[in-house]
Amino acid sequence: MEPTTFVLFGATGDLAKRKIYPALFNLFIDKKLPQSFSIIGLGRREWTDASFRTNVEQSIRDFSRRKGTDAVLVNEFLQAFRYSVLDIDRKEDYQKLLLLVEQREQELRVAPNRLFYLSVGPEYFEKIAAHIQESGLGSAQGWKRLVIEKPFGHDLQSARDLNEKLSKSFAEEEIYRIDHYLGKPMVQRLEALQQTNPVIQAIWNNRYIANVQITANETVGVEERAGYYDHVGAIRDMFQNHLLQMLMMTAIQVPSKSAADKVRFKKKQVMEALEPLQKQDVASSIIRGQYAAGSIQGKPVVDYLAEPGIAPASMNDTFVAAKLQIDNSFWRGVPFYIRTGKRMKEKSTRIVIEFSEPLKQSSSTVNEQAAPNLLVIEMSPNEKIMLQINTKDTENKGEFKPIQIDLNPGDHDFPEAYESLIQDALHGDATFFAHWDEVELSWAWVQPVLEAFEENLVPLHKYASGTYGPAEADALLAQDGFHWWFDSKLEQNNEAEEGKQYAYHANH
Ligand SMILES: NC(=O)C1=CN([C@@H]2O[C@H](COP(=O)(O)OP(=O)(O)OC[C@H]3O[C@@H](n4cnc5c(N)ncnc54)[C@H](OP(=O)(O)O)[C@@H]3O)[C@@H](O)[C@H]2O)C=CC1
Ligand SMILES: O=C1O[C@H](COP(=O)(O)O)[C@@H](O)[C@H](O)[C@H]1O
Repeated sequence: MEPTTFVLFGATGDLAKRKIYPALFNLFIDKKLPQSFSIIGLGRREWTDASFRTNVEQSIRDFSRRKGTDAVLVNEFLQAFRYSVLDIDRKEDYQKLLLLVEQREQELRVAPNRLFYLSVGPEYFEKIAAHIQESGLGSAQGWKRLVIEKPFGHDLQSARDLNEKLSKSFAEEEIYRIDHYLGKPMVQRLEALQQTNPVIQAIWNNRYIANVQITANETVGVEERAGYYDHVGAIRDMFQNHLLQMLMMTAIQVPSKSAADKVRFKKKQVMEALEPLQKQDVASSIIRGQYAAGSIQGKPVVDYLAEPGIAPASMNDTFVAAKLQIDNSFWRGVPFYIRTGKRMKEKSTRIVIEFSEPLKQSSSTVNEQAAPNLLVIEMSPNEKIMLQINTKDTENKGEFKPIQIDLNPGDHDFPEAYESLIQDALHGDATFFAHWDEVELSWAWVQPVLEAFEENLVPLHKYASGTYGPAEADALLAQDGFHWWFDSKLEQNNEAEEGKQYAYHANH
């Protein structure tokens, strides 16, 4: 890997502490960092190199999955760290930074390859990019890359404005937009699953698949982020980015050699084929919810409107469920159901592919008894890929029973999403970063939904905390003859489903 100077804006912040330093450390332990690697942390706080290193060390101790590592190795890792006070608005601070970067490159005798990671609020992206350009930091002889964190805009227009401004300083191929769901090991395996298995490739279409369900449920509420979340809601916080990215990754027909540009081109094609919604019709495909008081794992929790910092009459969405259709030859007629919510019964992030009914057999009871085949890509609470198939129940002669096969047994030490993503950015591999085309098309699809919410054309359903959201989200599937898989309430409510659910959980 080429020598790199990693310039981190927002080095004193929460994301750096909880995700970036632990990820860098894990990469260091796995020998996945460049041999010559230098990190320059920036913030307004008057830290020194020494206090910066102390903070980084603490973050490793608190958040790395390699906490117990030998102190000598930790110390070796920390030697790469330097700190410089920088106020985003002060031109002269960028000159000081340039000198430090050049000094480090000379000390290490390395080419000026510079990765600028903006772990700061999005309101600063444009300013920092322009300063990098003007100060000369971005015009050395090596490569330059810009890594940015969501949100990439607040709606279609603001996203376009932001992109236009960034593109004055960085070319599209130099911009790495992090969507941490793309770094999740199981999302990455989804690509490999298709790419390397002709049997999966062959059935990855509307001939064999009845519907696709994408769930990202959380038990947490708004927490300390009221100022941000009450203006954003589930639709912007999760749906526009993470969930549409999962939809794209599921619906692409993965090219046999998945070069970044090919994968991203296929994702763009999926977004272009996504049937658009008209503002007036949003209510028939989208369910909007907001959590009420309830209990999570036995503990009482308050109504969203009673959360500190939330406007008393807020109409913000904390839950969204949607039915989407992709109008292309592979997916025409296959509904994609997507949902995400806060204060749900359990943390569960998964993609379920439900295959069509088995072919008609001579005895009709076969079809009645057999559960659908399912492919489950589970990201949380466990990371696994499962295939549900039917077999004979040896205890109840003549009956069928669904069994679940773990497709990656014994493989449980997965890298964190940020590890994979930072490693890819260092390599210059943009496959698992969001291209501007995808971001723009996602905002374009979501825009009528934002407007329909704004104009209250979509009812806001209250749901008790600790449930699976409003009943209307179940009805969205029920009207098509489906239900959400693996919601544990089915165990209580539907005897016919009970065996399937227990069978699944028993194998977990
Ligand atoms: N935290 C998380 O889990 C996630 C965060 N994100 C995104 O990552 C970004 C950073 O978030 P987070 O770390 O939580 O935010 P924090 O508020 O914890 O940190 C903000 C950072 O920005 C720096 N900063 C703010 N203003 C200035 C300025 N004028 N000049 C120089 N530095 C400045 C702060 O440094 P100092 O105070 O020293 O000036 C601090 O290091 C945001 O875009 C957020 O949306 C995305 C996903 C998850
Ligand atoms: O980006 C975000 O994601 C988290 C959920 O991420 P996960 O990896 O734990 O599933 C969400 O809590 C947060 O609101 C959102 O900004």
